[in-house]
Amino acid sequence: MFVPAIKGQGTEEQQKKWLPLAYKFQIIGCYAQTELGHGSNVQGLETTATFDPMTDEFVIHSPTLTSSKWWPGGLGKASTHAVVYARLITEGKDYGIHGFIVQLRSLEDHSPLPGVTLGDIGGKFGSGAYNSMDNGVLRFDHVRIPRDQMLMRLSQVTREGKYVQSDVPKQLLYGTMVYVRQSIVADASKALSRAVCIAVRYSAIRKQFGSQDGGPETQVLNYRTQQSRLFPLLASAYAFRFVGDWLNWLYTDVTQKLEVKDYSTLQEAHACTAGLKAVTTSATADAIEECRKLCGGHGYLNSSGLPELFAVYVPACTYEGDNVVLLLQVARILMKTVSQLTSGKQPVGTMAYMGKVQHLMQSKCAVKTAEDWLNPAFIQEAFEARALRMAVNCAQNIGQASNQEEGFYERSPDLLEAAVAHIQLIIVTKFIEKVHQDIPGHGVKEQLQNLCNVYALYTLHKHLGDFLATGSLTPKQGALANEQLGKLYAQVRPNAVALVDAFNYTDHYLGSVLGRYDGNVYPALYEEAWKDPLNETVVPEGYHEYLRPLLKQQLKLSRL
Ligand SMILES: CCCCC/C=C\C/C=C\C/C=C\C/C=C\C/C=C/C(=O)SCCNC(=O)CCNC(=O)[C@H](O)C(C)(C)COP(=O)(O)OP(=O)(O)OC[C@H]1O[C@@H](n2cnc3c(N)ncnc32)[C@H](O)[C@@H]1OP(=O)(O)O
Ligand SMILES: Cc1cc2nc3c(=O)[nH]c(=O)nc-3n(C[C@H](O)[C@H](O)[C@H](O)COP(=O)(O)OP(=O)(O)OC[C@H]3O[C@@H](n4cnc5c(N)ncnc54)[C@H](O)[C@@H]3O)c2cc1C
Repeated sequence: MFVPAIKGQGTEEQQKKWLPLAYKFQIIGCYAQTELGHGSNVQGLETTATFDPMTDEFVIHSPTLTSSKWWPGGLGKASTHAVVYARLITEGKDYGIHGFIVQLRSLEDHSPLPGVTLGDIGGKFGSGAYNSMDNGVLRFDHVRIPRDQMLMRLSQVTREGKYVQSDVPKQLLYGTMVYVRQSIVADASKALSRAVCIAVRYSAIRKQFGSQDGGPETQVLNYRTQQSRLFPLLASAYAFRFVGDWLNWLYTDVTQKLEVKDYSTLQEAHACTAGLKAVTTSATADAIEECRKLCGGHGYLNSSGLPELFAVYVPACTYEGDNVVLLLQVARILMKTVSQLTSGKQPVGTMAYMGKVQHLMQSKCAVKTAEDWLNPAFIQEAFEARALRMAVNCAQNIGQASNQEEGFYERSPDLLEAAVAHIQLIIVTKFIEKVHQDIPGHGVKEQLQNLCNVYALYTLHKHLGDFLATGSLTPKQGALANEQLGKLYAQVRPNAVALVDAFNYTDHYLGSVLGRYDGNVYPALYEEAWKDPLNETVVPEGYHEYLRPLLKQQLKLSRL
């Protein structure tokens, strides 16, 4: 994030100076924004950067305990520099949060520079690999940096100390977070596909119950409950891959537009990156845990690869923006869009469907049979009607409050659900668009169409309350969707293993004895057990000190 921050907020001159050093690892940088007292609320950060015109320097200072930088990855032990976000103060006025390049450690002996206090914030959730990341704590005691280490693409401070705001939206200060959020969506797909690959392969070799006349027991992958839990996750892995590809296109397109000072799609980029990051990471975190459960007891072994994958993945729901905070950003933009509908301003991009408000507010879903749910037009319209009606309902309820902000606060739980509905519509839409493309490979398109329908109908089934409450569907149509879902599971079943093999993960990358490509799980589990350090001795440490006296004492007592 150190590099994207300098690229996005540094002048050409600053990029020329600092980026080559970073690329060549002559310096190691981190992104020091979050503090002990503030993470979500960026405008609430307390670290100060006060301009001293006498020396043409900024004085970086941590005025309170809560202003200590806290969490930045790489900060505790590795980084020599940081992009530090601090309140810019010049001529006695606070101009809010800006980015500054600050050296933290000596390039000679890596010791912290004068006025800099540095450390690691300690162990984190589980024994996961995230403990290899030195998330750090950083405090400044009046550390001086040259004025030209303020990132000055978006705003400047002159030699005399005058603050100058460039003619660019101040939100570009948040650009690094937008960049990482869009990459996190693709990352969600990777993490989810790893968990699903393990669970599908294991479910194919695991047999429990169902033996007829001494014949083989039943593969658990054949149980309808296993399929109804697992196949939506398989479909989600593909869904998030495709929406992540599209989001990367959107991000690239917005970045190119920014180069020519076209800010027309900045809001769309913010809403989509924030919303898709929130929805895909929440779903993926829950799905990895579900995959653990789908593997029964062996899923709880570290050798299954699932506990570590879960421990390392779940902070994705928090870093780069707490998912609720990000969804409320989406909700704000939805409310703004709804309020503009009456002005005749046509919504664009992923909000364009809201322009069909007259139709969607009264449309009746035309589904009459389970097969009708295989028609993408019916799926698309049902998801559009649900999302729009939820947003309009929220807007109407907010409108009844004494003031907009109070109304927004009161209705924030409903707004959260409306934001999720809007984002799920985007995911379904992009999946439908993907399977409409020419897709090479015999039978591949049909399989992806099945998965697209599984993702859409499973999501509809899971959120059926929204569809019924908004009148977007009737209970009968909801039941038909569930009926079709069952038929789809039967179609996915024969190809389930092929669909996870298609992720093309090596056994090494997967890191799971349950997910081995050859399915030879039991010998591998048994062999792995003996690697446990506990098995280095047959009689366990502590026997003589603790177990033996206990056993002997009890034996004596039993003979009295
Ligand atoms: C580096 C890796 C690159 C490659 C990665 C490869 C693979 C990825 C794999 C894994 C992930 C990689 C790394 C992850 C691991 C750890 C890194 C973690 C890093 C961090 O966590 S960094 C810190 C993250 N912190 C946050 O996200 C803070 C969240 N809070 C905010 O963003 C803001 O405080 C807020 C919630 C948006 C509020 O903003 P604020 O200005 O106070 O008020 P508002 O009124 O709500 O907004 C004003 C206005 O601005 C618009 N807006 C807000 N944000 C943006 C934005 N980002 N872009 C554009 N516009 C924005 C908002 O809509 C309002 O507009 P109006 O028109 O209504 O005025
Ligand atoms: C593994 C990891 C790596 C990280 N790496 C970095 C890094 O490299 N650089 C960096 O700067 N930061 C980093 N962070 C910090 C991270 O960005 C913040 O933790 C994150 O933005 C959440 O902010 P917070 O901790 O203040 O949560 P809070 O906002 O305090 O969240 C607490 C609760 O309050 C709720 N809440 C907060 N505001 C509102 C609101 N307005 N309305 C409704 N509910 C609200 C949230 O939904 C949540 O339930 C990292 C964090 C983790 C866990």
